Amino acid sequence: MSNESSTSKQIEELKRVSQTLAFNGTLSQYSHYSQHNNCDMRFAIYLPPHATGAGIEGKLENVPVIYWLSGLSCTDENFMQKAGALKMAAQLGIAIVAPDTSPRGEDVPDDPDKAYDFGLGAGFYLNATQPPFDRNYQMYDYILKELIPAVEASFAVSSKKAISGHSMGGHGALTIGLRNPEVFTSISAFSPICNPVECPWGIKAFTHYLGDNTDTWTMYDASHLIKKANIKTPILIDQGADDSFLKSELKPESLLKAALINDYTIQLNMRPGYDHSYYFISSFIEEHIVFHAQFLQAV
Ligand SMILES: N[C@@H](CCC(=O)N[C@@H](CS)C(=O)NCC(=O)O)C(=O)O
Repeated sequence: MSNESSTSKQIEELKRVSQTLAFNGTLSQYSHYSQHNNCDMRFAIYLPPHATGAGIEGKLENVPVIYWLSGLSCTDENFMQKAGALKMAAQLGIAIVAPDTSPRGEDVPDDPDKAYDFGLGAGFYLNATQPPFDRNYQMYDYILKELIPAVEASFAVSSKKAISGHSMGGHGALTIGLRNPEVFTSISAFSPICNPVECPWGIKAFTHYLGDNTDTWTMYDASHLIKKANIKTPILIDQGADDSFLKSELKPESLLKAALINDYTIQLNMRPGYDHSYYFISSFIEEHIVFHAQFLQAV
């Protein structure tokens, strides 16, 4: 599989929207014009002390990055505010970048009923092919060809990176990670949508973004991609056993079954009593950061 992260379009200027100190590192929001999504996009970035000049001998140092993809109805803010990830990121010297979950703006088409599971806040990390969504909903290319190059060109971070996410963002992390094994050292997810071509959220989104030809859907379905993966990037998944979306939407058993066919070992932790919320994510996020650190910091 090819490295799809090369950028073909110019990196637009980043404008800082906010900045605050957390655990001696900086949490900031930036906006920039996205040529792929044809609108302004916002992302959040946490730079640990090592990357902000307070590190060893006060020098700027390159630090690896975890890209976090959020779920339905989220923005760039939910993860940074609720996951409790920043302390461990500061300790281990890892940056975290959280993009928005869709294009935004008055001209960006939305779900006609403004439902939370499609349109604004629900970009599904794919490249839409169907009008009117194809003009703006190019989240797959946005992440790989615009966000990552912009981050690497603008901040004191290294090119080592991992990808993680929640629910729709777990689907994004798995599909982008599996399709780009040369780009990401490791993949992790909380409560991911594992087989979107077989669940109501995925069928609704893929029909409108990708059209009726379901053959085109499988390149955005982790349970299909994992069967064909030649390089077996390490994968960690946490799933709440009391998650109300587990049976109808998430289907981790489909991913496990498909992985088995390809001899691909993934670590799936079923967590009794936990639901779909950020309380669940915050209970285990440090384990995910430590998991990624072992690959990001390997020499
Ligand atoms: N109850 C949610 C359903 C969507 C949902 O559960 N979203 C998850 C991701 S799939 C989330 O992270 N919501 C934002 C939050 O909890 O901060 C809503 O109607 O907005």
